[in-house]
Amino acid sequence: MKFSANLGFLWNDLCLPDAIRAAKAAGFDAVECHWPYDVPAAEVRAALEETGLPMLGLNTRRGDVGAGDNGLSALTGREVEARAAITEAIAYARATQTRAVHVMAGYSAGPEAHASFVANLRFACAEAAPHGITILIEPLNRHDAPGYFLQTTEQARAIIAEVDHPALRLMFDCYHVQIMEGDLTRRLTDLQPLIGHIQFASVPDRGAPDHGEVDYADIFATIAALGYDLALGAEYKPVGKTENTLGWLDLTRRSTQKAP
Ligand SMILES: O=C(O)C(=O)[C@@H](O)CO
Ligand SMILES: [Mg+2]
Repeated sequence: MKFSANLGFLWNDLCLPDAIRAAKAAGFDAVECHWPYDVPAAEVRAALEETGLPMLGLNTRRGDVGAGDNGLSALTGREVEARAAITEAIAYARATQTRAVHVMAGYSAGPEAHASFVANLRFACAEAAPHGITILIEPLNRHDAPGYFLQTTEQARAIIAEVDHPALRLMFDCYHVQIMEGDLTRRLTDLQPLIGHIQFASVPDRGAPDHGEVDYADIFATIAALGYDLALGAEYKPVGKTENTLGWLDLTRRSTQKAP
């Protein structure tokens, strides 16, 4: 199995280029981030080239976080800002050869919000596709993001069908899906054709995947059996130093090494 370090949470005490180097030293196969915009893209690209790690994803800006924004693309009336955030994210992704952009929906509900999200996703796909960049949408759970527009994989499935563009895929974050819908094994199997990226963390405390209500040894085996071979995103909140939370990585690597 291959793993991607989510540098929004792992090594987030380091600047992004140093976090990329730390992920390489710890044995990750890839990295991903949340909002890298304060760091010049050239510095990130240099660290990626130095380490040989690909950057798998980044998020669109959330808007005015101080005022409570958590994404803009399902906010009717904020289309200009939403599209500027999408254009900015795609430009940053191109400059760093990042493979996917997660378009954040924001706090909203109802048919107008749905229509705005679909229209903004069509815009995002049209902008991203010529550069080979995937657009991701991610359901978030109601405890961490109460009132977030996109809450379930079923809602995401319907939106992906409506947008009907090959660049649009599902970000299946096992942590959020377990909280909102459960049935992880069946959902991973059923949704696999739509999945562009998988993330994971323990439930309910969003820690390392070595405790909690989800048996990740089993989930990783299910994902491998499906033939899914892209790197899985470790998007958990380390308690203490990130290096001291990586026992799960060694264990997984040892248990999946082929016999000589
Ligand atoms: O919270 C998550 O899960 C994410 O993947 C973030 O990038 C979006 O809030
Ligand atoms: Mg996630």
